[in-house]
Amino acid sequence: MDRADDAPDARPPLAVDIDGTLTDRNRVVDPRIFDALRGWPAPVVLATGKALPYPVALCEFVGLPTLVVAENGGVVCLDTDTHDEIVAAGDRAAADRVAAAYRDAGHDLGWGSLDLVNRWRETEIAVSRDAPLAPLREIAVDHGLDVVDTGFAYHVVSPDVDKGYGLSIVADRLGRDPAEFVAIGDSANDVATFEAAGRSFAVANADEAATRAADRVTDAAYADGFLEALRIVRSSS
Ligand SMILES: O=C(O)COP(=O)(O)O
Ligand SMILES: [Mg+2]
Repeated sequence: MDRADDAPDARPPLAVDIDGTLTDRNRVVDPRIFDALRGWPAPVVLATGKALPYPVALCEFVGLPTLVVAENGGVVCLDTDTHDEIVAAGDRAAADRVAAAYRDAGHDLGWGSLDLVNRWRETEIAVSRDAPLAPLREIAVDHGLDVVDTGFAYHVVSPDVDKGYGLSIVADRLGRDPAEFVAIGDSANDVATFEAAGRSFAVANADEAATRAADRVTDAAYADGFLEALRIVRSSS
């Protein structure tokens, strides 16, 4: 990292997706992102579809202040020297009704008996991509909910909650405009972050929705694409 050369005031805050952006296709975090995130001289928000404990742990292990949008915007958490707040939106009970109806129709969420994917979720549920999508969509719509495919799971979400909404809450608490942020992500659940942020990058492995919504698509995929985006931002800010 060329931290000595960084002009801190010139660097924008970041809104960074986790799976597919900081990880490889198997959700394994690339170790190079630790220094890159820790060295970024402006706030870094992890904005993910994962349940809250995952991004909170990642912030702790990286050495970042906890600025998190979890559950696709359903849970927002700030735990820093100056802010301590959790904001929840969404409707876990409605998502549970969808899960129950999906099971009644003979399908399984696909995570095994422990289901650690949903254990700590407060505002939505996630379903394995090995499970059938069409009946899940149908049941979700019947309950007034949407299904978002992140490329890693199907998420049963409230239509009025997304990562962009979550980012707007964090930005507000930090006294920033969401448009000051640079967003980096890989899939449909990042489109709202891309729209809220002032500048957006899809990594090369991104799905069609994210690719279409992003201002720029990196040449490299996964964490290489993330690191490429940071280089571009650094050289142009
Ligand atoms: O939880 C998922 O399915 C994807 O998580 P992500 O938003 O960090 O890519
Ligand atoms: Mg992702």
